[in-house]
Amino acid sequence: MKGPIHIVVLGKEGVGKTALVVRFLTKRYLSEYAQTDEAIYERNVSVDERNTALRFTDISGKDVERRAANKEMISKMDGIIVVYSIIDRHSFDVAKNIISWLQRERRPAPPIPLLLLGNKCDLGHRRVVESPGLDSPDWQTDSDCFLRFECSACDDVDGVDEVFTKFIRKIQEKRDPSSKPPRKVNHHSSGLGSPTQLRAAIRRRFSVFNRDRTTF
Ligand SMILES: Nc1nc2c(ncn2[C@@H]2O[C@H](COP(=O)(O)OP(=O)(O)OP(=O)(O)O)[C@@H](O)[C@H]2O)c(=O)[nH]1
Repeated sequence: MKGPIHIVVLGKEGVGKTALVVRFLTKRYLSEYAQTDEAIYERNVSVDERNTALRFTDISGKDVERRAANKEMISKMDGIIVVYSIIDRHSFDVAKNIISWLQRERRPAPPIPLLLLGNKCDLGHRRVVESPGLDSPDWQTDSDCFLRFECSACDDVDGVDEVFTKFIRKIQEKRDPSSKPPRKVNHHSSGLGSPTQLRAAIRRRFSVFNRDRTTF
């Protein structure tokens, strides 16, 4: 039996990486998190009635390009989520740099599923990064392993769930090509990453006192 699905979440500081992971795992949105270099969240979810253990490594956006270039860490992952904010052009450039580095460094290893995720769609009136679908040819990625979506951790619980679900399906397909097309993801508690452990991990990060952050 294969171990948990390992997913790393990368992206510039403040784009909403933690908010997205917490939203997916708990359905909740917390507006401020204590900043840590790295946080790990584990939980079992049911994907098409199959129990699936997930492990998210949430890397701080501080100095993210250097951290993302950690070959050893990246090589252990089953999937990579690169987040940017649709209202922060520089965060999109950082995301592109990370993806270029991944493509360069992983060759000739087989590609692993990669999700480019634009966050903060609730702030559409301040959008500076175009929507997916207007992709430029610089996305020379393995299209079978590459997904690109937008969502809002803040006000779109279903959208976040749908995007993460699609990505988990893609990873499952790659890990087990014979797996049937999944239909849904339901959260439930048990084993790895019980709700208590998860709550403790989130509580450690949930702090309005540890930093003063404004929304980009
Ligand atoms: N408007 C809006 N704000 C968001 C959204 N997601 C996150 N935020 C806000 O953006 C700020 C940063 O969110 P985090 O989840 O801490 O961002 P991060 O990418 O994990 O940041 P680092 O850990 O510093 O790299 C917080 O103030 C969040 O409330 C969103 O979808 N919409």
